[in-house]
Amino acid sequence: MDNQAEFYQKLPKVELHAHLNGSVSSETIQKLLSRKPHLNIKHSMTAIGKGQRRTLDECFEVFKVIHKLVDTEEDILMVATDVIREFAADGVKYLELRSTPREEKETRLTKANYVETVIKAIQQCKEEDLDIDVRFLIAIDRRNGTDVAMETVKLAEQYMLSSEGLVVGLDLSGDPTVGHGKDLLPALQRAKNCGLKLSLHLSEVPSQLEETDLLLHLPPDRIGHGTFLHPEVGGSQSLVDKVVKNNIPLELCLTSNVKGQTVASYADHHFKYWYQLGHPTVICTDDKGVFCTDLSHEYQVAASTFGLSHEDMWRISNQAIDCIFATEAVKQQLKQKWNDLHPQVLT
Ligand SMILES: CC(C)=CCNc1ncnc2c1ncn2[C@@H]1O[C@H](COP(=O)(O)O)[C@@H](O)[C@H]1O
Repeated sequence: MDNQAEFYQKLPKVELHAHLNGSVSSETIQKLLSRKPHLNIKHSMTAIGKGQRRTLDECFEVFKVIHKLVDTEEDILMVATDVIREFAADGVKYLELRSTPREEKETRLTKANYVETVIKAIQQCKEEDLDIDVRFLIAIDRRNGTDVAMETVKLAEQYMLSSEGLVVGLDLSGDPTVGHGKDLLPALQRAKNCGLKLSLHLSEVPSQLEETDLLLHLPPDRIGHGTFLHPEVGGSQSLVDKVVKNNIPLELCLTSNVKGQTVASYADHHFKYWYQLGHPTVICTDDKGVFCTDLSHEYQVAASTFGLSHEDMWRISNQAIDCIFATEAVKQQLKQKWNDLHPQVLT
């Protein structure tokens, strides 16, 4: 590991935008492949390697392949514990994992089992004494429409009340070119009213001004991507003003956006726009397995692309604590941890 890589690995970090099944490492995929040789899935179908790019459609196909490999409680437990351990090894001190509850008739997996298994993985990792605090956001896949969205909110509400603070919020994700946010508004409103925090993928693709405007009225607690919000890329000043006025943090995933070709290059990434505005942004991985990255690498790429110093990156990782969905007490504990680590990381 060179000096830069070592610094970013040691830097304490907060990961707020990580889709569970997109975060499965190559090692874990190998274990899944050997569990299910009959599926005839090639390792290369589960990730987008270095220097490779794909259309958005092709990226979403990769998730379908991974879902075939992860279809039992046993798989979910292994995947979730591996992902949490890997984030911990990468220097992530606080992680919000998100995942879409799935029902699999063949293996008799129910959505409730799915959620409970992710919760079990988080609890098991707690007993391992890893230096990471993990929370869970339950995801709505926009492809599945109004009724499933409402059902997912009810599930999230139930587990928010029974998981001792592990389920903290709701994510809206899935192929951004499918469905319309207006159909999901009642479910999202209900989630907000019952105390679930909302992280919504907004303006991940161009020409979603109307949907974004509508969903910004909720308002969400955080925005995933927000690639096409600002006027220079076809968004609008009024959208930017709403995001700024409500102080809604953006979760930014550089490699994901470059590999999925919604931004042309790292240098063109909208991190620059929002950072220069002084608006809260959080660097995240999105799908560390699919995009073959980790959070240390994303920090390093942001720093080298935009000429930011170690002190700047420390500030960015520290400010991410303000954007977490867990309680004020957890924020205070993390701030203390950053203070304690400061002398040994920024020497
Ligand atoms: C295509 C591309 C560049 C992807 C990155 N941006 C994304 N945008 C929207 N939804 C996503 C993205 N990455 C993962 N997801 C969602 O997360 C799911 C995988 O994780 P999980 O099964 O929810 O545990 C996908 O099926 C999809 O619903």
